[in-house]
Amino acid sequence: MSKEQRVLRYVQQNASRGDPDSVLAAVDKFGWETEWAMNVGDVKGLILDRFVKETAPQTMLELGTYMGYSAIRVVRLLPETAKFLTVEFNPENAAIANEMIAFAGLQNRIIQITSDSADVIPQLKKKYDVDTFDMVFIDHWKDVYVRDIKLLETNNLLRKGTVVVADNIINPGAPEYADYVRTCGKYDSTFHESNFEYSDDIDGLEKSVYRG
Ligand SMILES: Nc1ncnc2c1ncn2CCCCCNC(=O)c1cc(-c2ccc(F)cc2)cc(O)c1O
Ligand SMILES: [Mg+2]
Repeated sequence: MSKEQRVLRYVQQNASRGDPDSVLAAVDKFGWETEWAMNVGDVKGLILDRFVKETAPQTMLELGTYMGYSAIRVVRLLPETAKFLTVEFNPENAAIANEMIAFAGLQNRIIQITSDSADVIPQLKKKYDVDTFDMVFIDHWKDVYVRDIKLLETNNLLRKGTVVVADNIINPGAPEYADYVRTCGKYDSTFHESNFEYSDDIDGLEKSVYRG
């Protein structure tokens, strides 16, 4: 059984079906007490919650679903009318996420796409009926963050005020991305220091507002 399957089983045995907060609490408890996993987690998650509440996005994209933890974390704060798309490359993890999201009762609120983000981003307008995104959360392979934010720009998926949040700026690090958003002149970018998931190590989120 994979680590991700063990986390899903723990959630199914310890959380309440249809209760997103209990699912998040179970994943976090497992992450702190049993096995570390690369969810954004409860500490950085509180900062992400604040950004979501401040932005109140009607359309949002996530790159890197993993087990669905951040998708559940975000969508639990959004109205029923909001549109949330999440892209995962790894089919095994996408399947775990599908079950985790269903257990949380949010399967009708989250559109899961299993694909390489580079293939999906150019299709979002036509195939997924997207105009522009109000918010984006980037949490997939750290060395493709820059490629993908540039793809979002060139595919006209960002608008003046779009809030782009990126995980793991310190650990494992996304230095090329941080440099790009801070110096290219297209974003008002701020770094929010925090802790690495289920750890006392340092990490942080970058919040970059597109100038349009
Ligand atoms: N082109 C694409 N499109 C969509 N998904 C795609 C993709 N390409 C890949 N994926 C699927 C995501 C792969 C996982 C991404 N996340 C990470 O790699 C990640 C790693 C750590 C970590 C840090 C220190 C360590 F010692 C060990 C691990 C922490 C985190 O918070 C993380 O988010
Ligand atoms: Mg991450």
